[in-house]
Order: sequence, then structure tokens, then C-alpha cells
Amino acid sequence: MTVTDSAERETDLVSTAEGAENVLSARGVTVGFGSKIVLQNLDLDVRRGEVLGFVGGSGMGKSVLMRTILGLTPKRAGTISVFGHDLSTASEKERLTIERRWGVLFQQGALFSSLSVKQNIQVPMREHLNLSPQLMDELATLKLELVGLPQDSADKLPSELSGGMIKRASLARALALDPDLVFLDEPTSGLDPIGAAAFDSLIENLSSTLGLTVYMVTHDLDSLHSICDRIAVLGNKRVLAIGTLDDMMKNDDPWIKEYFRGERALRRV
Ligand SMILES: Nc1ncnc2c1ncn2[C@@H]1O[C@H](COP(=O)(O)OP(=O)(O)OP(=O)(O)O)[C@@H](O)[C@H]1O
Repeated sequence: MTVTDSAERETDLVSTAEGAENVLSARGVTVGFGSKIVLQNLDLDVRRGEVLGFVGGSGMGKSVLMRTILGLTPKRAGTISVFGHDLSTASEKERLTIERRWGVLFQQGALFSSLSVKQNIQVPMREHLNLSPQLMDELATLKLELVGLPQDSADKLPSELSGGMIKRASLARALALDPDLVFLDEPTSGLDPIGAAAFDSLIENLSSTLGLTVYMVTHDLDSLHSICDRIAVLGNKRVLAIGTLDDMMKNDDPWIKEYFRGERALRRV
């Protein structure tokens, strides 16, 4: 049983055109705060079913771009369409339907500290669907299973969980509505290498079994090497380069060269 089975989804309203390759397209996006321009004339395409890793120096605007795509930070120019629909011209109903098709894992997990894990997972269900408490409990149980959390974590508060469990609980919440697209902001930060590798394989599994498209901001070279189909590099207020890891290894931009072929990168092989 899935949320899709249990509640009628208005997918017709915003269905992606059959065969359309990009689930997300940004064109000429400019974002600033006061006199500071963070992103300028940025273009980006995210392909259906891919795991896209987003890298860039600290403060380059990776989180700002993600927040802009999600509609949490306003843009000054440009268009962003998700599932073929321009969010800024979409009606309220269309927007809600689009939002139901994506899930978000914010940095630090951003779970509600006073709610149990189960209640956290049920927040998007309460927001978007009208389900019985029993059905929501059954769905929360399934989501816990999906992300590899023990059932006894359902009634725990976030403060009772380890860092790795918080990431998994946040992922369970991001998957609450069976999304087609998930945004992950530094999902492996703060995890030890074994926990990070386990989280990477969880994301890879979910992506291949559920056909999820994954947009992942990361600083983790291991994640980039092990699970990303393509990598986008943010720099000079735009997407400097986008392509496979091989493409990045051949790129001669100084930052990209240092990031992928510098001392730190070479130490990991
Ligand atoms: N609400 C805001 N008001 C003013 N400036 C902001 C705001 N949000 C972000 N910025 C600025 O935008 C720039 C980009 O920030 P952002 O958090 O997107 O960087 P980042 O690439 O995600 O960095 P990191 O890798 O360190 O997380 C920074 O200079 C930041 O100070």
C-alpha cells in the first residue's frame, strides 16, 4: 500500500508530459539579497530518474538555489519549472499538487523536536491529505521500514536518536507522500564514514527501486563517486559545469580541478 493507493492524487493537473526528460528546468535565474547578487542568469536541467550531486564552494549559493526552487526564497528574474510547470505562474491548487510530488531533507534534518518520529513523518500527510489516524500510522510504519529504521523508533523524540537515525527519519518524512523528486541538502554531513556510506547506498537503492529523481547538495566526495549519475558545480553565480564524474575529472576550471583532482581528492583513492 502506498499513499498513492490510499489517496487520490491529482496528477492529471501537473502530470509530466510522457517521455519528458527533465523534471526540473531553471532558466536565467537571478537571486539576490539587498545589493548582493548570489545567483545570476543561472540555467539548470535535472533529468528524470537521475541522482544529481550539487557541489560548490562554501557560500556560493547551493542552499539559496535549493530554497529558490522550493519557492522559499524569491527570485529577481528567470523561470523555474518542475514537472513541466512554471511555479511562479501556477495556481495555488497546481502548486500544492507539485509540492506533493517532491520531498525535502533539509540540512540538520529539521525535524520538529517536540514531535515523535512517527508524528514527524505524518506532518506532510496531515498537510496534504485527509487520512484516518490508523492509515497514517500504517504508512508511517512502512516509511520507517523503507529507510531502515527499527519500528520502536516511531515513538521516540528526535533528541533520542543518533545523527544517522535523524537523517533516516528526515528521509522517511521526505518520502511520506511517495514523491517523484527529492531534494537532499548535505544528507551525509555529520555522519561517520560507515554511516555515510550506508546512507549513500540507501539513497541509491531508493532511487533505483522507486525511480526517484534525487537532487543532492553535498560536499561528500565519496557520495559523488559512488551514487551520482551527474554532478553540477556552482560557481561565479551560475552552474559552471554539469556532467559525469569523468567530465569533471577532465575539466580545467581551477576550482573544479582542485576539487576533483587536488590533494584531498587524490587522498581518497
Ligand atoms: N536570507 C539571506 N539574507 C541575506 N543573505 C543570504 C541569505 N541567505 C543566504 N544568504 C547569502 O547567500 C550566499 C549563499 O549562501 P548559501 O547558504 O546558499 O551558500 P552554500 O553554497 O549553501 O554554502 P555552504 O556550502 O557553506 O552551506 C551567502 O553569502 C549567504 O550569506
